[in-house]
Amino acid sequence: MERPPRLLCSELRLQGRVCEVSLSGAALCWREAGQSGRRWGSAGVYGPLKAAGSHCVPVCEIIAVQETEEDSPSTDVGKWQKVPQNPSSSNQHSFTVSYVERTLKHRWRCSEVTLHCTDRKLCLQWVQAIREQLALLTIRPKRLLVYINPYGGKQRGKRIYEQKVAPIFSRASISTDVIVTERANHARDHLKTEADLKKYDGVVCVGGDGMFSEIMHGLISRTQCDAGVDQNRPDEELISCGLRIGIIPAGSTDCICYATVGSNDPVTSALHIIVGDSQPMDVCSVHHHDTFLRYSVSLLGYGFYGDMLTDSERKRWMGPARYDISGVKTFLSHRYYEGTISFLPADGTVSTPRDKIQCRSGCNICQMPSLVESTYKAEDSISEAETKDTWQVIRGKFLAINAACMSCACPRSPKGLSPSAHLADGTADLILVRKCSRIDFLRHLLRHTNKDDQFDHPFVEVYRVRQFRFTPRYQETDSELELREVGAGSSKHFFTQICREHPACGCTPTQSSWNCDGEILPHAAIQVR
Ligand SMILES: Nc1ncnc2c1ncn2[C@@H]1O[C@H](COP(=O)(O)OP(=O)(O)OP(=O)(O)O)[C@@H](O)[C@H]1O
Ligand SMILES: CCCCCCCCCCCCC/C=C/[C@@H](O)[C@H](CO)NC(=O)CCCCC
Ligand SMILES: [Ca+2]
Repeated sequence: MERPPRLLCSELRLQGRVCEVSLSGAALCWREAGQSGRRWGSAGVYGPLKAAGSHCVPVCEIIAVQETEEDSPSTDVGKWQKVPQNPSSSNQHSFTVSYVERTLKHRWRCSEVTLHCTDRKLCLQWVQAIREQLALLTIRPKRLLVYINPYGGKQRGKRIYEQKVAPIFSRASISTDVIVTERANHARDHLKTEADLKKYDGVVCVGGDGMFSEIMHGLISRTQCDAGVDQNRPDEELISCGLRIGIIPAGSTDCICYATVGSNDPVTSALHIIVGDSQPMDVCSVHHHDTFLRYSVSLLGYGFYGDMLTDSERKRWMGPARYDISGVKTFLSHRYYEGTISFLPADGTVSTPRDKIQCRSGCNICQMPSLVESTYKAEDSISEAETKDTWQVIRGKFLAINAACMSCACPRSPKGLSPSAHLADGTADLILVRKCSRIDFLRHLLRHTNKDDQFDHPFVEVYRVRQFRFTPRYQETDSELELREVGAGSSKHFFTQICREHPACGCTPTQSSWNCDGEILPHAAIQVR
């Protein structure tokens, strides 16, 4: 690869040693003078390169550069200082570069290097040259609208933002308007109707998955409203939102942050926001007949996760521990639910839920342009007979029905509900856990926390789908019930009829609720695409 031309090259001092420092359009590099270390880094190098006293930081990972103020006698550019003869006094003219340092477990930190110049003119030349390169990075946000949920997770959202995030945003010269929410749905409503979105390059969510969901709903609804798109129509093609959402994790599960960034660390998230990273995400719409219910990006869970959430909402005061208590309680109740799932499978030649290919930034599968288009084609313009895409129907008794648009990796389950799910491939993984013994279900759950395959059980099925529908048993149509009861005597059909009309009579299990990204849906019968 051709090396980018050097824009500036000088001998500067770093911690008392003379270093050769160079800046190109791709990277800032420094190495001890006279060292025959590796060559200067080239474009496309990720993270600072360190070899035998040589360091390279890609320009796209420089956070900021500042003339170091401590010993500077004057900040007035027009007032020239005498060039010191003694190298030790050259400390007076230095500049500090803050940059991204990658550490373990996908965490990023803000590191600094201070380089000392022989005179102020040179120092200012360096500061200006680096700033000029940073100004070329137009994907970086300059103005952000920040929403803080002060009650998410352990109620630390405000502190996390003020102590860990605001100082780095300010170092990166990002201006912010900060709103601390005063009630649930405050952020959603503000985005939907009030916020002047033209003023901002992005929205920042300080909170958990529920807070992200609020902000996503606000932005999607605002975009559809402005474009005259009716969200109640399940087959409506939605308009993409122009603004990105950055997530500063301060919730209980934080799976949307963890699955997109690789960690639930506020500083890492802040640095990703500053460098202008972006990651597209699948969003599925959930309807009940012709009524729009919600969008989902992480988990849509019926049965186990629905019941657990319903129970945990009453224990919100406990913070994240509520999920452990309600999880155990729901596990012990061992309730199962009957119903019918119909789904449109995704193209199995592209990827499958058990192929062990993990979605990472720049994922090849998510970048295939045909994926989302073919979703529309298959359902809208090509008849089922012309494609191999036909709806499949499964009826049964389930402990859990989960649909994951993304892996749902989180600190509780670092590989997630569906480890090979893709972030932006237009599909979700539908996981059906059929009625089984408690011990088998426990084995399945425990596999979410270790390396074993949670799908490798005879009572678990997983399908990659583009759409699905669910009907709980007591709402099934007569034809669905007749299909189910082929071979059953007429007396059974008679009792089924009674139980459908009186679902709480005790001889059939009642229905569960859907957990939609941590919110309870008001209907059990849903259509998802
Ligand atoms: N000021 C507020 N007062 C009360 N509730 C709020 C406020 N602001 C936001 N909320 C609501 O709080 C709920 C939970 O928030 P959040 O997602 O941040 O935390 P969490 O539920 O603890 O974490 P997770 O969703 O990751 O499990 C959201 O549904 C959101 O709508
Ligand atoms: C006996 C040991 C059992 C261990 C089982 C661990 C299984 C963990 C699977 C993790 C799945 C996370 C799915 C994410 C769901 C979020 O949209 C939602 C909102 O934040 N969180 C929950 O519903 C809360 C989900 C809480 C999961 C515990
Ligand atoms: Ca997906």
